[in-house]
Amino acid sequence: MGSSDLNLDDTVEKLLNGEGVEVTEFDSVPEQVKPVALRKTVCYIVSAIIFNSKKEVLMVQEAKRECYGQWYLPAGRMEEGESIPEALRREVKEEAGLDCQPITMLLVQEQGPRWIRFAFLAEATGGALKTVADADKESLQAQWWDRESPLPLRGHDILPLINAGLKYSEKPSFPPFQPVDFPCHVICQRLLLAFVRNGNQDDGDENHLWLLLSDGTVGERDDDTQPHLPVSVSVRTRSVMWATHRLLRECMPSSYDQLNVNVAGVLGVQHNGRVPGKTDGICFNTLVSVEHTGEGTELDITNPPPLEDDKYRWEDVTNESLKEKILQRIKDVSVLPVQSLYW
Ligand SMILES: C[C@@](O)(CCOP(=O)(O)OP(=O)(O)O)CC(=O)O
Ligand SMILES: [Mg+2]
Repeated sequence: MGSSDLNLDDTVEKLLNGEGVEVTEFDSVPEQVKPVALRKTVCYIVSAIIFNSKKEVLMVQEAKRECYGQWYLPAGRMEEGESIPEALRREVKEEAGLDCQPITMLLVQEQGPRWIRFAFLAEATGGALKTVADADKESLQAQWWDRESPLPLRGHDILPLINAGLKYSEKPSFPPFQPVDFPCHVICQRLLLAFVRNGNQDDGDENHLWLLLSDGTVGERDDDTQPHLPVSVSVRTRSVMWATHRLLRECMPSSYDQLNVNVAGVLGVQHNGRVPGKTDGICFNTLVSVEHTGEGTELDITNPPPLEDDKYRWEDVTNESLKEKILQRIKDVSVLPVQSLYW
């Protein structure tokens, strides 16, 4: 991007650093989208992966009737008005008795429209491990688990979370980041969507990278609309990441079927939650790359696919430092993974 788009360079830098940028325009909005409402139309779960110095993991014994006596990670449903980190600290305190500090978001999982779960790697910072004498409706007790001794688990779905925490602790696969406090009324994706032409190193050709930009909002386009990274609104009957595919089908319908679309993962999560029913939404800043499959197309596969909506354009990234940072993130897939569990 040229110097005239300094604010775009700045936006991309912020997203690469896990920071947030206010969502002011939506580019792909399916009909009938209403603000999401926590515990009414969306359910957010937080779960904490906390290790002690012996790499034992913090577990809590459930007091709920349906899983009484079984063990699970400290986890629970977010409550109205909470930020995501506040919910994490509350659940760990209620269920395990410990104070904690999130180290980084580790994984986002969704189970259809039922829930979106934010798993955090966190560290204990104080408090006292809950004992059976402290048992209440939140949990019976908390213990450190060596991850090998037999333990009746509430669900084996936590084992991949524990493994993700161990792997990240040993070798971080993406820069640590926390959710950032920006209000949003829907669940959406802001797309850092790139097309890459790898230069022939032998010929000294440089790599080329284009980013998809939008110059206008849905409906009326007013003159002061700033070029921006496109934002696509998710619907809960589809996976969150489906919003990428819907926007691509809208802006390049003729090429879509001849593209490999790689939704790499999340660079940052924006959520506020302060005003129930109005700011319960989430913006997932998402890194996506597209390439031609090369099959059945007369398209020039060395250039970005043609756009069929003049609201969008491909912007050649000329800021070398920015280009290299984006290329490295795509190459290393150093992003927060998003998993859609069985639907
Ligand atoms: C998706 C889950 O991990 C939910 C964990 O949250 P809790 O059922 O423990 O909720 P609280 O009562 O608020 O603590 C397991 C599941 O429901 O499949
Ligand atoms: Mg719980």
